[in-house]
Amino acid sequence: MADNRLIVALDVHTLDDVKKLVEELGDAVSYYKIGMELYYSAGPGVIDYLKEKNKNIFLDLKLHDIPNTVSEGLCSLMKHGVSIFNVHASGGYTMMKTAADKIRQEAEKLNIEPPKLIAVTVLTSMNEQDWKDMGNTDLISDRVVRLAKLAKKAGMDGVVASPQEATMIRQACGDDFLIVTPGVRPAGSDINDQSRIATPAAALQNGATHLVIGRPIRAAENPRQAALKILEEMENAVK
Ligand SMILES: O=c1ccn([C@@H]2O[C@H](COP(=O)(O)O)[C@@H](O)[C@H]2O)c(=O)[nH]1
Repeated sequence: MADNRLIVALDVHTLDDVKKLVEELGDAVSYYKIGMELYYSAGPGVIDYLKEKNKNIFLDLKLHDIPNTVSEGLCSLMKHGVSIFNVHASGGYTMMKTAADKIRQEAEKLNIEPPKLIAVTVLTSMNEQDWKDMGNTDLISDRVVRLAKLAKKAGMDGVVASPQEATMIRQACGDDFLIVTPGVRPAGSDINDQSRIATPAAALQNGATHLVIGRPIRAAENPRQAALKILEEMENAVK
């Protein structure tokens, strides 16, 4: 029933809230994302809980600092045993390359499989006006593809981007590259603070490997039903 391409964002503040949602979603969901609000308040205990439940984990802390700090930070996080973690691509090539090299060396030392390391391109909440206001003169989509290519060259396993850019990233970076897309909204659901959105079916058709979905499931009257409906749309999209 579950589909590892669907990652549910656990944007809550306590382990009790996590347990409630994970119990409610049951066998419908096999992959969860832990973000800043949860990790900063509940800590690594949440990872242990999800692992006990045999769930896969994307640790979405979006590290952004100098190369040494990011790579050492990732080495600390790697020990918790998550499947995916990430940095900001705007930290630059040297930061990404140092991080990718360091975690592979460290994983070898620890004799473990390194988590997939992916890079956030341009946040899906950002629209062209926000982008221009920051002094940028290119289009968001051009920057996303540029950062995705740079991430690939630096040894990243994939990127976080909007589902609207997935087709271009797939063309530029090839088949063996993760494209993890937040900003996914089933038709008719609230957009919230997202800008560059697409439906679950469109995200997959554009080449996304994983869909990160939070509020359309968490805020639904019946989260399990909402997840099952999304899973059905995903299944039909690939036929
Ligand atoms: O560009 C990005 C990067 C990360 N996110 C995260 O994904 C989820 C989306 O949640 P929704 O409730 O489905 O909007 C959230 O945890 C963000 O931190 C993103 O949205 N965009």
